Amino acid sequence: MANKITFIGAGNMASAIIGGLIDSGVEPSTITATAPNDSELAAIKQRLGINTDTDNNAAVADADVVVLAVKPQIMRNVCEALRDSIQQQQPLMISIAAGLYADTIDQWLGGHNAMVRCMPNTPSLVGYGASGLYANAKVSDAQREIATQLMEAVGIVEWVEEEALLDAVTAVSGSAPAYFFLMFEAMEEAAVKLGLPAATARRLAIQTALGAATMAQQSDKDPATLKQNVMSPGGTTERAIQHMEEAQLRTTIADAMQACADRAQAMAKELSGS
Ligand SMILES: NC(=O)C1=CN([C@@H]2O[C@H](COP(=O)(O)OP(=O)(O)OC[C@H]3O[C@@H](n4cnc5c(N)ncnc54)[C@H](O)[C@@H]3O)[C@@H](O)[C@H]2O)C=CC1
Ligand SMILES: O=C(O)[C@@H]1CCC=N1
Repeated sequence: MANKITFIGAGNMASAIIGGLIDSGVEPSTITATAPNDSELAAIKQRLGINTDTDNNAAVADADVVVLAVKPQIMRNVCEALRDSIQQQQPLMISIAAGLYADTIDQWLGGHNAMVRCMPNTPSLVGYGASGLYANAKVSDAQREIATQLMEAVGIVEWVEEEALLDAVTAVSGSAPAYFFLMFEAMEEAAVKLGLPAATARRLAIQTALGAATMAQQSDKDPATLKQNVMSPGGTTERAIQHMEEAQLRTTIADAMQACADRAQAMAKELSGS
């Protein structure tokens, strides 16, 4: 791992990654996080024992890795104010911002930076994240390894070799926790109509999703086979799945993911001003 990592932004995603790094054995004194607000920083300092700073430039002065973890809408101002310090220090830059091209951020930082762009997701908060990573040509193999270790502290990592594929990653994992939460909402509502108390229905639905995900992860069988194994001929599951197929659930999912990827692409264009 790098000698010194600075997080610009100390919100949900930054604190999840920092917590994961510390759990995986990284020394808290090698990590710094910044935010404009002293009370937000005092809380994270007390909880995680890291260094904090309200001055972004001071915080990157001796960093090997800088993680950009502010909202996309303020990224331009934050980066332009950091330009001179980053040009002098030349750290590995990792952006976790949704919808911002690596090139756009690189230009805001003065150009020629080693840039990794990452699309994480919120289950990183509980150590079950799934992140897609893309590196520009300036990133060395050793720096790729550092980025991998950083994001593996909160989940799994998949590299893509074309930046445009991060739009697909956004559709399949970045935004996807919300798809499953929608499924829980719908199953709970339906179970209540079938007579179950809401709390009972929620517990059963969530545990079933956890069980299905764990089976799919641990099994050498593909999801289609695991599905078939639940479907006794002429039985109850077959009837439910038949209904979902007739209602074109696969098409709905495909269309939703296409809309998600299209929006990711449009956001990147809007935010880069192109
Ligand atoms: N929440 C999600 O599902 C996902 C979020 N992301 C990305 O992660 C990034 C961070 O998101 P969250 O942690 O959810 O946001 P958040 O609002 O929890 O955290 C933002 C942090 O930035 C700090 N900040 C604001 N202005 C600053 C400045 N000038 N200098 C330094 N720090 C400043 C805030 O004080 C706060 O600590 C965003 O770019 C978002 O697109 C990416 C994938 C998924
Ligand atoms: O909805 C969004 O725009 C962000 C990107 C991935 C998850 N949340």
